[in-house]
Amino acid sequence: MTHHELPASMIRAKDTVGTTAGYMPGFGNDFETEALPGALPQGMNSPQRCNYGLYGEQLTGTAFTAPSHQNERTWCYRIRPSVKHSSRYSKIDLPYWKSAPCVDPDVISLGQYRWDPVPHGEGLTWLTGMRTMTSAGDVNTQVGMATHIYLVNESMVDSYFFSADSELLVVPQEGKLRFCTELGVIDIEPQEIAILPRGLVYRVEVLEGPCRGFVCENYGQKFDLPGRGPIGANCMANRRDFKTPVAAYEDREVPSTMTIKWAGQFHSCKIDQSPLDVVAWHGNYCPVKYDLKTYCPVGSILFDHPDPSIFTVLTAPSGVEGTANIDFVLFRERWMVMEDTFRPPWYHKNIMSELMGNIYGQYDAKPQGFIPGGVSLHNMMLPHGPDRDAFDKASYSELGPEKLDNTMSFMFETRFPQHLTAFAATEAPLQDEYIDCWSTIEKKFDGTPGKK
Ligand SMILES: O=C(O)Cc1cc(O)ccc1O
Ligand SMILES: [Fe+2]
Repeated sequence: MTHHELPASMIRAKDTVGTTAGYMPGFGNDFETEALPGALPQGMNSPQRCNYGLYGEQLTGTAFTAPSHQNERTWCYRIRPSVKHSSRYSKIDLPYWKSAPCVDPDVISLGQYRWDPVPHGEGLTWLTGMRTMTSAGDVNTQVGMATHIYLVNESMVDSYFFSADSELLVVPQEGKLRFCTELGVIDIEPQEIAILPRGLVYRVEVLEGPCRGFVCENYGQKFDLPGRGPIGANCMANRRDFKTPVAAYEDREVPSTMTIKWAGQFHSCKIDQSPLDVVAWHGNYCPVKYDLKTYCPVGSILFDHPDPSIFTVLTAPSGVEGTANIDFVLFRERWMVMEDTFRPPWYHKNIMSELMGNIYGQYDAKPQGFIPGGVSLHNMMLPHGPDRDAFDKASYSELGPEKLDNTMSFMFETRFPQHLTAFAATEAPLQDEYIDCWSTIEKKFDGTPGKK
């Protein structure tokens, strides 16, 4: 199958005006889409009998009574209601996919850590290839998050999944994936991201493998676009660059498995048909993809290095204003023009904890050692900053306008301390010597004035 063809069973809405390649533009829009003409009821949600013999079903992403500007829900018109599965749920084990609280007494999380890319494996799917690196907060109280690396080289076949615990922010680094979801099909590749909402059923197929990437599993309030404040109505991530798929459905009766992540545990049940049978839907609770190359960075244009919050793509609020459960922050290509300024990140200690991943190229604070596919963790209040080489180069170079090219890294930043899993501490390729990158930093102070 070439990656432009849909699975034979999947019937997708015809592209209509305003859609490109099966996607509708916008973030948080109220969309409507139908794969068969007239499948979507107009002017009401629950007709006595739906067209085509479809069943109406609502999926809520916020409490019924959430404030109306935050309320999210989608109405699905499907071949069968989701509740039609053919067995009870039974517990299964996915030992590498962990949930908070996951605090292993033998693992030390206090520290500065860095990993090389986790190597690809054999026969790994979206479910068996998920490797939790860190977790924070508590999945049961819907606070915090987990970070994962996925290693996927096999498609899910007659197998479906949803997470009741979380929405998943997916950041590919290698390979191309297809998410066949109840609400339509999303293809993503490196330099794109996708958000899969809590409760949405999908199957993950490999379009071009092997695939590796990063996942932020958000237990809390949903990701949203940050307020831009005085920046105004444009730049950073723009709403129109987010894409939601048009309706697509399968009418396929084959013995299949549904796996559910629920309160940190995994269960599966049998289902006699594809659950991706939503023929039409309308609403604002839906999956979305975004091309990171459309992120318009705004920065300092005279002097000084602003806080990295200037590069926030998405923010998941915690309830405390301005203090995110998670910020997703992007360090991409940009011009550096600041005069008389130490341009890379300053040395710092941060109350938030910072997990970073490299999508491609070189990160300015760490020209060596932090390689594409690699991860670093600078946990709550633990000091970090440029390595010795980056410091020297930035302190003594001739400053003029300079294009920071060949660079795309990101940060999952949370208000909570992140706890390493046993996998991160003992199985993943941890760089034991990481903190040595700062050990040769010199004392320059000798009591005499002047720049040294
Ligand atoms: O630690 C890091 O490299 C991430 C980061 C980047 C930056 O420009 C400012 C602060 C910060 O934590
Ligand atoms: Fe930092």
